[in-house]
Amino acid sequence: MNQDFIHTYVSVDCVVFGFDHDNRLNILLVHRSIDDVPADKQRKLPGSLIFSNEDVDDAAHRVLHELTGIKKMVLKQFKCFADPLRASNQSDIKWMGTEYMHNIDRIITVAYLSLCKIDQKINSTKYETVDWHPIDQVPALPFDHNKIINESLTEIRRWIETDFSIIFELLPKKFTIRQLYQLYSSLSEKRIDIKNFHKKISSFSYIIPLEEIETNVSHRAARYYRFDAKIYKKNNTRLIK
Ligand SMILES: O=P(O)(O)OC[C@H]1O[C@@H](O)[C@H](O)[C@@H]1O
Repeated sequence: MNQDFIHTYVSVDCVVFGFDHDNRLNILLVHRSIDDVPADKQRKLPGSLIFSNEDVDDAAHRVLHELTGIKKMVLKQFKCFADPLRASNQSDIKWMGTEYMHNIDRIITVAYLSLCKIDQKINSTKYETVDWHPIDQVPALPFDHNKIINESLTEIRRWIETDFSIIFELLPKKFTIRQLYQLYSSLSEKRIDIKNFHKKISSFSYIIPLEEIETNVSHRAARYYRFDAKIYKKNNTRLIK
């Protein structure tokens, strides 16, 4: 056989989702810094090359920890991106030269999804700038990061249909049914009206009403609820079959 087998670097990239106060899905982006490139064109997904003695999942945990300062975050590996040209852009080669070593122009990356409450304090040990960006306003990014983000959306939707409990990773500890509904609607392709949603949710023993209602709101104050993971585990019910 006269084929060339690849010698390649492997990296991880993490798409971290958050749900903001305007009920929009956001993702976390970081800044790289290469000379001659304007600051607003320097954003990217958080990622890293994998160390030679590191497991790929451990590398993803490391990236998330360096990104947020949070020790334990939900993490799901969803796809490997291996287009031979994904790291061949001149500014990306230049970046890899600045950050790692010269002449890296072939990298296979393993993409991960993660979820973070948007009001959680982000304490990055690695990046000076870590920003939330609404998913529908993500700028043009280096490598194939826009493609990774698009595919991560399909993946998070699939994930919520198989494990509804992951939605609570994105909501504050106490939430209203409207917030839960809006998040579910932005993530699910299945449509459900708010009345039916309310009815369905009230039948779930793992969504617990609290003795607390919203304050300082212009509409009718809504009750807060909390999610009980232990009850959910015992009695896992799909929202829509
Ligand atoms: O994330 P840094 O450390 O900048 O470089 C690794 C990059 O290498 C590429 O495969 C990835 O997409 C990743 O973003």
